[in-house]
Amino acid sequence: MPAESTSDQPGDPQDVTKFPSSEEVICVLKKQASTKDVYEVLSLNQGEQDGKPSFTLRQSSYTGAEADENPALQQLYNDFGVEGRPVHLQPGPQRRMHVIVSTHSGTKLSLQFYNNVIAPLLEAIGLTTSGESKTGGNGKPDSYNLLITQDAESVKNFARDLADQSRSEKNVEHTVVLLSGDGGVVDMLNSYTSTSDGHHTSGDDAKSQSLPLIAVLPLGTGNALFHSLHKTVKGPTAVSDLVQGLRTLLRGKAAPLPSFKAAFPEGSRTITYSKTADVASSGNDSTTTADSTTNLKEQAEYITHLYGVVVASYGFHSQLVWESDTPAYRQHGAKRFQMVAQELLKESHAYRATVEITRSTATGEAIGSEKLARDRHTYILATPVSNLEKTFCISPASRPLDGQLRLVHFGPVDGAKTMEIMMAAYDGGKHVHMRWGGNTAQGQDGEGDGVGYEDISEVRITTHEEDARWRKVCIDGTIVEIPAGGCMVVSKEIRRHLRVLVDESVAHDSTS
Ligand SMILES: Nc1ncnc2c1ncn2[C@@H]1O[C@H](COP(=O)(O)OP(=O)(O)OP(=O)(O)O)[C@@H](O)[C@H]1O
Repeated sequence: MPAESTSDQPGDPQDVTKFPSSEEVICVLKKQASTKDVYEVLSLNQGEQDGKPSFTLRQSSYTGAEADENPALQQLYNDFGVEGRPVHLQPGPQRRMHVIVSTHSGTKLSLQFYNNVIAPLLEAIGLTTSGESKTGGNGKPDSYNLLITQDAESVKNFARDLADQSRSEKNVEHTVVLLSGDGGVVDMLNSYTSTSDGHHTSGDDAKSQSLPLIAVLPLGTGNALFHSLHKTVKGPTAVSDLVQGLRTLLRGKAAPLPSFKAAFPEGSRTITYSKTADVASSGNDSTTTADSTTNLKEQAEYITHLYGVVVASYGFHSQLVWESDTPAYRQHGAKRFQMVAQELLKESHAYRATVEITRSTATGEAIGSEKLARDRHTYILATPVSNLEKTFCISPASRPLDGQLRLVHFGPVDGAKTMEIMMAAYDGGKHVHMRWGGNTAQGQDGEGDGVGYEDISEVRITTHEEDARWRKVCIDGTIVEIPAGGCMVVSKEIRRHLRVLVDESVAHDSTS
C-alpha cells in the first residue's frame, strides 16, 4: 500500500489542528524546490484494520512562506527538523545499507510496517531498494538491500555474509535497519561474531566505526534492548515506541553496543522446537525428539558459547521461557506464558546450584570473587540492560550503554513471594530493595532473605540438578541445557561487536 500523502494548507497561521500532532511527527524535512523551500512533515498514523494494528506514513508539504507565517510549523521544524540525510543513511561506495524485515517477530507486523511506513519514508529521503537481498550490492548510491526473512536462518545467514564481506572490503561501513525484536539483534550478533571471531586484529578493534551499525525498529514482543536504550529519552510528550524508533533512525547517533558472553561446559545443547522436516541434515551434533500431538520436533545442537545483549538466566526466568516454548504449551497461544507461570509458581522449585560472582574495576581488573552462601535458588539473572519489557524493570540501576553487567538473584521462596517480587519489578524495579524477615523456611540456606542485586563482571553458575528439566538456562531467549554438574560462565564482554543507533541524548550520556 502506498503512503498516504496529503498536502495540507495551513491557512490560519494559529490553526494547529491541521498539523499532525507532535507525538506522531517523525521528522520535518526542508527541501529546496526550484524557487522556494518546501517543508515536508512526515508522521506516523497508527490505527486498526480488521482487528489488527495498521500503520500509515503521512506526508504533508508546506511552502517556506507558509512556514514563516506559522509558529506551529516553525516549532515542529525546530523540534524535528532534519538537515539533509544523516551519514548512516548515505549508501555509496563506502557504505552499504540494508533493511531486514523479520516477518515472524512479535505479532508479525514487520512486513506491513515496511511496506506502509519504512519504504515510503526512505523514499522521501531519496532512498530506494536495489532489489537485492545480498549483503554485497554494487555500492550504488541511494539504494539499500532489502531482506524479507523466509525462515529462522535468514538473519543468521545475512550476518555471516556480512562478516565475510566486512573482511574482504575493510573500509566499507554497513548500516542495518532491523524490523524485529531482540531475536533479530541476537541472531545478528552471534552469527556476525562467530564468522568474524579469530579475524580481528587489535587495529580492527580500535576502529569501532568499522563495526556494523544496527538501527532497531521495535516490532518484536519484549523489545528489551530498544526499551532499555530509550528509557531515558525525554521529550515534551510521550510518543509511541515506533515513532521513537523512527526518530532515532533519522536523528540518532551511533554508539558501541555492550554485550556479554555465556560459555557452556562440554555437552551443553541448545533446545529448539521446529517443524523442520529434514532434521538429519544438521549433522552429527543434533538429536531430535518427535512430539506426537503437535508435529513439532525438539532439536538439540551442541554449543560452546553464545553472546547476548539482554539476559542470561537460570531458574524461574529460564524455566518460564523454555516451558512456554514447548509443544505442550505452544498450542495454547498467548495464554501459555500465564499457564506456565502459574504451574511454576505452584511448584516453586528451588534450583540446586553453586553461584560464584566476580567484580572488577572499570578497567576490567578483578577485585574479588565470592560465592553466594545459599546453594538453592529461585532466580539468578545477569543483565546489561534495565528492562526486559517496556514496563518490566529488572535492573533499575542500569543506564543505556553503561556496559555494566548486573546480577539479580533470590533464594527459595513460595510462589506468592516470587509473584510479589515480579510485581515490584513491574513497579519501576522496586524488587531490588525487597527484604523479608526471619530465618524461616525461605532463608534456610543461610543467605540473608531478600533480593540480591550486584554489579558483576562475571558469574559462574554450576548446576547440581540431576533432572534435565531443571538444567535449562536462557540466553536472550535461546534455551541451553547444561549437563549435570556443568558450569555456565557469563562474563562482561570488553570488546564491542556491533554498534547501535541511539537517541542523541543517550549518545551524549555514554561519552560524558
Ligand atoms: N519467516 C520466518 N520463519 C521463522 N523464523 C523467523 C522468520 N523470520 C524471522 N524469524 C526468526 O524469528 C525470531 C523473531 O524474534 P524476535 O525477537 O525478532 O521477535 P520476538 O521474539 O517476538 O520479540 P522479543 O525477542 O523482542 O520478545 C528471530 O530469531 C528471527 O530470526
